[in-house]
Amino acid sequence: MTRDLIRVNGLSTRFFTQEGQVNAVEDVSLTIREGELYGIVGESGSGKSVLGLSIIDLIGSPGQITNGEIWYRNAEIADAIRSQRPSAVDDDFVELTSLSPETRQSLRGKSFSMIFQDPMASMNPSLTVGTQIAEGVEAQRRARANPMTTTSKTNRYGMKDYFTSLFLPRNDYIQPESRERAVELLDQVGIPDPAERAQEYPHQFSGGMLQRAMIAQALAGEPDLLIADEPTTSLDVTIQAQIIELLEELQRETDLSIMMITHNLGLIAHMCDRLGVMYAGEIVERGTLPEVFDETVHPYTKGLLGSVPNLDEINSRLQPIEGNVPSLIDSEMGDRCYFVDRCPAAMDICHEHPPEYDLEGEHTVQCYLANERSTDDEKVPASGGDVNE
Ligand SMILES: Nc1ncnc2c1ncn2[C@@H]1O[C@H](COP(=O)(O)OP(=O)(O)OP(=O)(O)O)[C@@H](O)[C@H]1O
Ligand code: NI
Repeated sequence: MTRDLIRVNGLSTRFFTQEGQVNAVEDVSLTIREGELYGIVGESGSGKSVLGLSIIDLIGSPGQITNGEIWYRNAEIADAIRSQRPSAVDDDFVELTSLSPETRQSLRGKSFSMIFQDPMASMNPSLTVGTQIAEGVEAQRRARANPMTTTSKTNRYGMKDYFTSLFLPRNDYIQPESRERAVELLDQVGIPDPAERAQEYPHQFSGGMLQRAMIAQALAGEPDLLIADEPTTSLDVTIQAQIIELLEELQRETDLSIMMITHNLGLIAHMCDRLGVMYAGEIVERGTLPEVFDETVHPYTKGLLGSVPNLDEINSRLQPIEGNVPSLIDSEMGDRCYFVDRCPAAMDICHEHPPEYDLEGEHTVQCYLANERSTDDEKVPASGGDVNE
């Protein structure tokens, strides 16, 4: 039985802007298991990236996590803080939002890392690819060798190296072992002639190769969770398929969990175990792939599925559903189902905000149709037509 790695409970992230408070992520709950590929799908502006950034603690001003908990399984940290902060520990889990900013930051790269659509943006153009990856390796090995922590795992990283590194700027001190590891990582992500390519600069790489290098960089700290935010959108179809294959391979061969953020339902169908559908900052439907795709309840999910011509095509993109994504500005949102204006099955009650209903298995949905379904066990109202047909 696979265990939970991440448990998000009632998470809200807001941006406090001149136009008002933007509810980018609203009361979101989900779990990601060890070694799982979890999909997050939804239209543009639904809060997918903000959810990922909240987990990895990259929300900057004017944004803030305002509510909720993010529990992360890490026995080592749990043991280290159990006595000082008992409320932030539950068994092997620690609650991330109540950790100090320093501790939170130290988990980036080591516990969680994130890859983005544009690999160029996350690479430094003036350093060789090998050096950048080696820096990540070095930083993690050094952190683990820190004599102030009890978690010294790396015996190859000696105390002399550790103290030397403290007095030198980081680029000046990269152990040869860290450079070797960088080459291994480049090899692992399928870059030919990795030792030579390590000496090259990012602009010497093609888009697909740079995406691979970015994945190698994300893996440098041996994270538990990789958040992949539209990682293939900027690549052409063949290269996309190769990158997806690489991510699947990494997930199979290591116990890495991957949270895959995408517009692409074909990709979700192809690779994910479970998924959450986001709309206007909320997860409106989630569950296993068959639950969400075959037993769909939410008209928004149906709309998304209906908008994809061919789910077998990895490259099939969402066609727009009629109508617009609502404003996420708090004062304009009101207390209703946010999909009501676009919903072909809208009922009077939908002018009140629906609760989350638990259906069979792991399936949950935020829509009154779920209630309908469970009480009279009949089909959903046919009026207004099913967007899926
Ligand atoms: N720094 C910021 N300041 C203010 N609002 C922000 C900021 N970052 C994101 N938002 C808002 O949060 C909401 C969710 O944005 P997010 O980027 O998470 O959407 P998304 O689902 O990832 O969309 P896309 O598919 O286009 O990447 C949007 O309304 C966006 O305008
Ligand atoms: Ni995004």
